Amino acid sequence: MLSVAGLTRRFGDHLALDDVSFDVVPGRMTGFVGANGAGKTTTMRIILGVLAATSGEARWNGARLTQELRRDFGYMPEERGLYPKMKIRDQLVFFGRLHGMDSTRAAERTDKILGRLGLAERAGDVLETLSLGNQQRVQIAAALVHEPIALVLDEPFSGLDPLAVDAMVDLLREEVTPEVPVLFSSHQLELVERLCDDLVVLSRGKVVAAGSVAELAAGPTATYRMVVDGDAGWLRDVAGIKVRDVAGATALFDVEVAGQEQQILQQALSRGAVLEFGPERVALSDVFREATR
Ligand SMILES: Nc1ncnc2c1ncn2[C@@H]1O[C@H](COP(=O)(O)OP(=O)(O)OP(=O)(O)O)[C@@H](O)[C@H]1O
Repeated sequence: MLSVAGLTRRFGDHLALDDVSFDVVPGRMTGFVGANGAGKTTTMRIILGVLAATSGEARWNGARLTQELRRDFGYMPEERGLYPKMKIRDQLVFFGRLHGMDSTRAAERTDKILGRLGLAERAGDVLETLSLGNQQRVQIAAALVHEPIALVLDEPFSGLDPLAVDAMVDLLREEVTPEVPVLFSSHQLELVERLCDDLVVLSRGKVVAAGSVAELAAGPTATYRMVVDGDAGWLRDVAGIKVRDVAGATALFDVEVAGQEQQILQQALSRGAVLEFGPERVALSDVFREATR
């Protein structure tokens, strides 16, 4: 497992990271979100060892992460680091070799990944002749070519059209075996909600929410939403619940005692058809807004 423990980083007087700790569980995709300047890139750079922490450390299975282990990580930095004048296939094979692969294996992996990303026909082209979206695909290929033990991706999907995002996500899912932890930062919350298993929300250098997306999006389970075939106004007269809103057939209410919602459901059924009934889900954008306020 990849984790960061008590990471703090100062830039002069500015405290960019303040005691940041979280885990990135293997086989799960962890989304890393936060407003501009929250400290995501700084955290990722420290994980990759290209920036030193003021205190705290990145860990691999509980022990301090070594440079040797980092060599086996796949990293997509914010400042994309490819060679504009080099042919893309040569470039990817080169990256594979840099990470210790023999040339045959590096070439096999390169061809497989380029094929999966729909770039096989461009393999002999110089990087800078590709569209920005395609250059981005090559960038992710560079992070994957050496069969990394962990992936740290800084905004891997920014600037990609939905089809390219889907192709990249499919590739990631295929490549990410149950042993590989994946951390990726993104501003696109709807994408994060769709792709991630876990989420870490950073605000002004602090972790303000962390957990599985399912947990975070489940919201307060005491809030229920009901849609009946008729008028739901009768709910206002029920004792012991707090009605948040009733609009015609739709009602939102909080129960104070677990199980009370079942009584409400019974009452609703005795009055007619119930079209919807269940705990209210919260949009991830609301979780994010609430956490970073
Ligand atoms: N080399 C540096 N020198 C001084 N300040 C820095 C440096 N790198 C980052 N910072 C500051 O640290 C804070 C965190 O920046 P960071 O780039 O990690 O945020 P981020 O969450 O990745 O933001 P974005 O989403 O805009 O990329 C910001 O206030 C930034 O200005």
